[in-house]
Amino acid sequence: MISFDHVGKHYAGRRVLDDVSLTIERGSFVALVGASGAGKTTLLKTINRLVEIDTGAIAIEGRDIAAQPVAELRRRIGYVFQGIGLFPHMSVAENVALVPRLQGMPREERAARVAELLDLVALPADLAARHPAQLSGGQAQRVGFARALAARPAIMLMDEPFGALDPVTRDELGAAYRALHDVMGLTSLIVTHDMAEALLLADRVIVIGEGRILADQPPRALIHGAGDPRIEAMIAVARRSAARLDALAAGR
Ligand SMILES: Nc1ncnc2c1ncn2[C@@H]1O[C@H](COP(=O)(O)OP(=O)(O)OP(=O)(O)O)[C@@H](O)[C@H]1O
Repeated sequence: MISFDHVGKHYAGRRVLDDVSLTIERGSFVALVGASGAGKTTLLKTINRLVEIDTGAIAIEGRDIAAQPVAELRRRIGYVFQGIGLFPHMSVAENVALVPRLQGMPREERAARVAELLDLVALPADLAARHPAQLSGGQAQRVGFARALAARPAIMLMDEPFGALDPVTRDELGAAYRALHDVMGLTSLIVTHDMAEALLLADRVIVIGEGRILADQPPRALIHGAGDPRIEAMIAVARRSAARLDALAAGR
């Protein structure tokens, strides 16, 4: 579905993506993890050309994205990020229906689509008339997902989409999105700082460090650390927390 061929990106002479090559199969759920500043967000944004690459090439379904009009490219790619950026002067329904409206979908069909999407992300229908300021963080993030899904994208790019949420909402929304991914046959990429979230949500975890791929494995393989002390350290933190909680529950 997506392929990176020797992709490089510099900012002011600093190499942020360094010769990245990878292939992402249709229907897969890929997590990008790594330390702050590793290049995760940059890598994600090269796919919808919010960041333009300096060297190499990226193709979607075999077509070089550099040769496609940006608007056409982005129509097939949903984008969700932390603090989603809903339009404050528009209602929830207007936010969700924005892309379908721009695409010329008739009013009644739009209303039905909004209802369907709110249902899909488990939001009550009466929320449709509210404005973003009248929503909780978790509700706003669900609206962000609904808006990104409105154009029926094939690919979803998500940058710390659950970052600002409380742990219970984060867990619920993560599981809800994973189910949507499976039902809708999406190809999903998520950037997260949280190794446990990556291991539990994704089919494949790519660890980025200094603009390079340090490891690229399914969770069951990566949990053993991939022979890299930096990755072992990230996984050890998640495992220690789980072990301490188990010990506490067992009264040890
Ligand atoms: N527009 C820009 N101009 C200059 N440097 C940039 C720009 N965007 C990102 N960078 C730099 O590129 C590097 C990678 O940034 P990026 O946001 O991709 O990292 P990240 O892994 O997503 O980090 P975080 O987890 O903190 O969000 C950082 O050193 C950052 O400062």
